[in-house]
Amino acid sequence: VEDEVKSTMILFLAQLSGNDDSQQNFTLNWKLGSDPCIDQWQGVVCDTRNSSVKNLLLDRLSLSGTLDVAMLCNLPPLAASLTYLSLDRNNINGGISEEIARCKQLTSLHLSGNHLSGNLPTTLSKLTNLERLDISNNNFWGRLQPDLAGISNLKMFLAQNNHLSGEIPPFNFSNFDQFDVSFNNFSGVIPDVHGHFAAESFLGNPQLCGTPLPKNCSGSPVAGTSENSEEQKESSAQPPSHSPAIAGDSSEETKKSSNGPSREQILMYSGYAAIGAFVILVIVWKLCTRRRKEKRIEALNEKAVNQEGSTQKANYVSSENRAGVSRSDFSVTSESGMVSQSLVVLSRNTMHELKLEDLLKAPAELIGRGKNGSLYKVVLENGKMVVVKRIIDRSVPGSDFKQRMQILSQVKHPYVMSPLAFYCSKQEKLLVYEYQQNGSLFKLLHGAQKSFDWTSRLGIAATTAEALAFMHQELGQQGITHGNLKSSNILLNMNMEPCISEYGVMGGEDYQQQQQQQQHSSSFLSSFTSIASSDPTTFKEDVYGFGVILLELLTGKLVKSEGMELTEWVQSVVREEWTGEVFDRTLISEYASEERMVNLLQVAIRCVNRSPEARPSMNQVALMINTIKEEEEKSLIYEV
Ligand SMILES: Nc1ncnc2c1ncn2[C@@H]1O[C@H](COP(=O)(O)OP(=O)(O)OP(=O)(O)O)[C@@H](O)[C@H]1O
Repeated sequence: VEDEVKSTMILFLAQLSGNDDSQQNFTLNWKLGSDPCIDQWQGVVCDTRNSSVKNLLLDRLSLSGTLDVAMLCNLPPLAASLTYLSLDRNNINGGISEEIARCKQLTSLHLSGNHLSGNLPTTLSKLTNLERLDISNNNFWGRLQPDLAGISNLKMFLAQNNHLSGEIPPFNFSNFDQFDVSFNNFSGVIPDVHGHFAAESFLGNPQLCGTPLPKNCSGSPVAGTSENSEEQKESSAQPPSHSPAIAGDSSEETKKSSNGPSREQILMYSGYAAIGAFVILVIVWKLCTRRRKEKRIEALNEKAVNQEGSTQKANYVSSENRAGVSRSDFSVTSESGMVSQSLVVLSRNTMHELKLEDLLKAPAELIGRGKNGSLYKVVLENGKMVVVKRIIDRSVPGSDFKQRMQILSQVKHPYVMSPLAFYCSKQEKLLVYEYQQNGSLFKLLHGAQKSFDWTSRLGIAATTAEALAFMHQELGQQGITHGNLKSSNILLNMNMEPCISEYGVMGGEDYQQQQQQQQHSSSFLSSFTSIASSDPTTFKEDVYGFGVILLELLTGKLVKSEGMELTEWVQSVVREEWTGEVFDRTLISEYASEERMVNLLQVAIRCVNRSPEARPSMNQVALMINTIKEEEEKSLIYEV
């Protein structure tokens, strides 16, 4: 990569990080003496020949300087190669300058969750390759240029939570898979969304009307439509009312259109506040009653244990076999009749009134014995099949385990399996999950059946990465990692889509580190959350686990075979420059794109870097894999 590209990138990062001294910019490994591609600068993805920079992925790095896209886009070699710029979730200031149009190859621009402001540049519509634009959760104001709708490749536009105004351009919504302009100041009639998007995408714009919002546009003219669009043009080129730039403006018209909330807004917000207060009251009431109930049970248990002298252990393996039906052999400490109350059902929809006795009575079949416990397939009385995981791992204490399960039951992702119920006593932890009849990714890769093509492998990698990135993002504060990520914990649902199982069940190394650090800290909760959120290596154990899964997908080989670790084998083959030898023969024989396989291999190798700090975040991994997948999809379209 040319020196001028390197120095421009270093200056760009220095500006972004708010550090004037480019020599000390931030902690990334960007140095003039090294090469962004060959030396794998963090957050940089290059083309397969390692000669030009394609993606800059600098999400969630607490960058608090200024965005200067002109710096990147005014440099011809960078402008000609850059396709993906992602700066989500930092604290970056400034705006998007007109020069963005020179970065002609940009397909994705992600700027969500910063403090960016100003009008969007009028030249944005010149980015004809743009497919994904995310400017949500910033302070942008002004109108959207109607010719934005002319970007024919655009399939995602996210602009929620800004101060944008004027009419929504007539986008071709049939092309879109994501669209959200909620909570802005848009006005007028919503263009035809062809049934692709619901009201949520448009909420919080009091002057907007028409389908899919419940407010129709007939009757009194909607303020801000064509009649006063000129006024609006004037006002929308200005910052929103709370900005100091407009605070001193004496124009009545401007005040009318942008100062203070309207009556409808006040009504809407008070409605939200009332609903919010009600929900909080219900939650507090539920928590109080639950706590009281738990205390009662604990007291009863203690009493019973004291009366009996000791807790009676009931092991159902040795108990009688009723009419030849095998009984569940997970052992449970009988707590004097208190067992049924101790099974915490997390998914009321699926499990209704499941009791521990029901599980124990039901026929069960041992389907696996891993290093952390055994797994049973159980058929409930109503015919529903579940699996019960009996955990022997003692690293997570009971109280912490219960807290984790409650937190995890709140975080929902379609490709992460939530436990349906759990049981936790001093001696025992049980988890109930839905049974997935299509087995695991491990079985698919290493089992007898060997028809698993490249597109499906890439799809599984992309979906799993996105799901994991979502979990890491949602559980960032609590620092709950998966802790045991491997291909046997990636299950396949009815549609052969991957579902991550056993998230957060085992402590993992990250958890143990946190525990050790907590012992040196005074306040349990404060240390728990601050360690998780400030430690850049939290979650990097999962990234490693995911990297190994990628290697399994690419090579079709076991994680360990003939005494050799897969990661070491791959690295040694790549070092010898025999990269082609790494890939699964079946992929080669189906003529899968070697370029994209090499790209995925590069991602995998970065994930399994020995140093946790050097591994990318799951968010970055998901972005990189999505780019590869998008390229694969494009090539398939061309083939057709
Ligand atoms: N919900 C499920 N539905 C169907 N099969 C499952 C389910 N959960 C796990 N399995 C499969 O059952 C087998 C045993 O799983 P188990 O979790 O006991 O072992 P493991 O994942 O190999 O090891 P570990 O104890 O470290 O998790 C694995 O092949 C796994 O893919």
